Amino acid sequence: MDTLYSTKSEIVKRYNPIDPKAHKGTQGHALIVAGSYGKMGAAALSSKACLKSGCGLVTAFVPKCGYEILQISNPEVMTITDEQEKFISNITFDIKPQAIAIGPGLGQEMITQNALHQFLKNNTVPLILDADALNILSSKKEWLSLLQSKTILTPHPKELERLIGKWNSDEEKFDKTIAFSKQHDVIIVMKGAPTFIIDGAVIYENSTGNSALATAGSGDVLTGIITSLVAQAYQPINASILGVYLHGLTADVALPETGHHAFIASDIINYLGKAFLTLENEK
Ligand SMILES: NC(=O)C1=CN([C@@H]2O[C@H](COP(=O)(O)OP(=O)(O)OC[C@H]3O[C@@H](n4cnc5c(N)ncnc54)[C@H](O)[C@@H]3O)[C@@H](O)[C@H]2O)[C@@H](O)CC1
Ligand SMILES: Nc1ncnc2c1ncn2[C@@H]1O[C@H](COP(=O)(O)OP(=O)(O)O)[C@@H](O)[C@H]1O
Ligand SMILES: [Mg+2]
Repeated sequence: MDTLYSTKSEIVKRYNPIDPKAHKGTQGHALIVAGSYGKMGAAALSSKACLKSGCGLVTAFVPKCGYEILQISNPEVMTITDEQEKFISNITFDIKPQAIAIGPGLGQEMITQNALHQFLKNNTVPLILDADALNILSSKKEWLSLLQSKTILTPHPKELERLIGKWNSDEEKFDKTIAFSKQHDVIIVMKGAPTFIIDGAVIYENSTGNSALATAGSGDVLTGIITSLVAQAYQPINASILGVYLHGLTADVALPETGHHAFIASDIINYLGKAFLTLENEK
């Protein structure tokens, strides 16, 4: 098994500075389908991280109860609401996003499961699936055949286990994840310490991050970052590698100022600027 390590010089090669003539219409439009009653923070964090990673326009698709929460917490993010109050029941919209994320805080109501199924049957936009979207697919494995090539899946270890089954060793975990990635032609961001990005037989090991990231919402923020990069026309593999690197780098940069304990998911977003700057300074 060959593992490629994501050194800074490797990352800089994959990073594209923003064109001086860019405008919000050329920086991509991302759609974040997320949130349910009590988990609207996941939608707010994910969509804010998406915007703070360079995406020109971000729309959050949330249940009705999320409307004011999103509009007040993230005034730069546009909001579309589902017809249901507490959870998502029908993922339809009249915008044309270049990337769509589904899952943070979504919940697994039956009607939400059906909404995901209908969406997957019709979708052609590059997709990032996290959290409850992965949990739903774990219980409906036949829907995995609906995923487009190079869809990005971002499971934490428990979500990965639900998708691929239990493993008895690290080697078996990698073997099963590689087999899953090949079978469904998807990219797996295998979150952990460290995170590995798996694209068929190719494994990339991330080199940034620390245990300050062991905090609620940390993965929701990562989903927003990767979605932002896909919307900005990064190839899914480059968006995954670069997104995971920047996410980890925020915690490394913040550590001398926040320490491990006080660092929360909003701080990942707060330190994104400094993380991006370390790449910009190398270009
Ligand atoms: N503020 C919010 O609205 C938040 C919403 N969230 C959402 O809440 C829902 C539930 O997500 P959860 O991930 O909490 O629930 P899950 O049941 O999917 O995962 C929790 C389980 O996974 C295990 N686990 C997680 N990371 C692990 C690791 N690195 N190694 C080993 N075991 C690990 C935990 O010990 C626990 O047993 C998701 O939709 C998620 O997006 C969370 O992101 C937390 C913040
Ligand atoms: N000890 C650690 N070292 C490095 N990264 C970590 C550590 N703990 C958690 N992370 C990172 O934090 C994120 C957690 O994601 P996840 O469990 O989905 O969080 P949530 O669902 O609460 O948003 C992942 O990107 C993971 O790699
Ligand atoms: Mg998560």
